[in-house]
Amino acid sequence: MAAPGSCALWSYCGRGWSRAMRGCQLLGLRSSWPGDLLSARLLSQEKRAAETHFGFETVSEEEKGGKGSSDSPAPTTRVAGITVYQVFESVAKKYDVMNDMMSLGIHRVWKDLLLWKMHPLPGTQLLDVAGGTGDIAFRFLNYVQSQHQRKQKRQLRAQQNLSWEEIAKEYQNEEDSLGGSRVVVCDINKEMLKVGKQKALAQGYRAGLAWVLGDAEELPFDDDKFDIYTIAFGIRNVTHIDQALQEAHRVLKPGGRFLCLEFSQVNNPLISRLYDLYSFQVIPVLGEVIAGDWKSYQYLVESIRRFPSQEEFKDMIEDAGFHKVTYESLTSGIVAIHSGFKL
Ligand SMILES: COc1cc(O)cc(C/C=C(\C)CC/C=C(\C)CC/C=C(\C)CC/C=C(\C)CC/C=C(\C)CC/C=C(\C)CC/C=C(\C)CC/C=C(\C)CC/C=C(\C)CCC=C(C)C)c1O
Ligand SMILES: C[S@@+](CC[C@H](N)C(=O)[O-])C[C@H]1O[C@@H](n2cnc3c(N)ncnc32)[C@H](O)[C@@H]1O
Repeated sequence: MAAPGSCALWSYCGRGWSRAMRGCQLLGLRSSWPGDLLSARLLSQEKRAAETHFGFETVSEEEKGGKGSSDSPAPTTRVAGITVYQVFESVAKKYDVMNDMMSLGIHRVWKDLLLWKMHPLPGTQLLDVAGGTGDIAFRFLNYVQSQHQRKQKRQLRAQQNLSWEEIAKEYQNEEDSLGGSRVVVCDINKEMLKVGKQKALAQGYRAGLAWVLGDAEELPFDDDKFDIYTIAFGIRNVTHIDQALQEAHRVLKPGGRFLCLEFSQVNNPLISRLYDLYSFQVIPVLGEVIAGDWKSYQYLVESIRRFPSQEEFKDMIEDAGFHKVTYESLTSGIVAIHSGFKL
């Protein structure tokens, strides 16, 4: 079912007009309701060894995770025609603006909620996997800094007789302002990290922050190293989710916490229909108009539909060895935050 409204919406975007028209032509090719399309494609897909999913497409594992090559174009028969690496390489520069546009800023609230749930204590060592452009890391630094400042103020009030020099010293050391907390952003894609580093520089984040190029399935860290492991909108893109979960378990200290923010299953039938319409008819058009990239946003919506439900993902986290696994659905289940502990 095509949505004529989606053509009208974008018609005012001068530069995006021809792209939007192309988008609308492509939309016109859709003859079925996205849900039917989804079930038809899912039914027709056979599970074969060493194959995985790229959006709705079954591809070899190398094709999904591999870096691919810009010089050697992928076969045109593929729906998206690009690997996960190429998706994020392509969207990196427009990633943040796209998220604000697609969600009308709601992704910021979800990320804030992740931090409130985490409620990091002073000295927390956080590993943010698939950390991309640093949204979780920056929120973490803000959070621990404001917690530490509040604690310092309380202490200073209790020690009324400190000299001005002593008070100034308390505020001077940048590392100290985090109370010993630290975050490592790990991502497989150097373009996403590059944008993240530029943002950090521009927004004045320096202390307590490190950027590491690495694969969630094979983390470049020792065992029992971190207090908290986060992954936001990242695990859906990983080829072997079970392997990534095992790695999360390995690098966490005993008592450490796993937190995952990811798209999930909508639990209200009306919202689900609207969300399907919005996802399939609007998001790829936004991708084309704003980022000049239809395929990556087609991949996004398809990968969302493929991701396990809240309960299924909870089971996977338990299978990786985590305990006390719980989840909270947000915005009618559009996303969920899963939590688990390494005991
Ligand atoms: C390549 O991979 C990626 C690339 C990335 O940039 C990001 C990621 C990872 C993703 C994130 C970090 C978050 C990105 C956020 C989203 C994908 C969006 C999540 C969606 C929402 C929060 C809104 C959900 C929408 C609904 C529940 C349905 C309400 C929708 C409607 C009323 C519109 C229904 C649509 C139609 C009838 C089709 C035709 C309509 C039009 C042409 C009008 C279009 C309307 C708009 C553009 C307004 C947008 C409206 C909203 C955002 C709704 C907000 C309201 C509520 C939440 C209730 C990544 O992996
Ligand atoms: C949708 S972005 C999420 C970025 C950030 N966490 C956020 O919430 O905005 C997904 C990220 O996952 C990364 N990614 C995909 N596969 C990965 C893997 N196997 N290991 C590490 N990062 C991966 C991508 O490079 C991309 O930066």
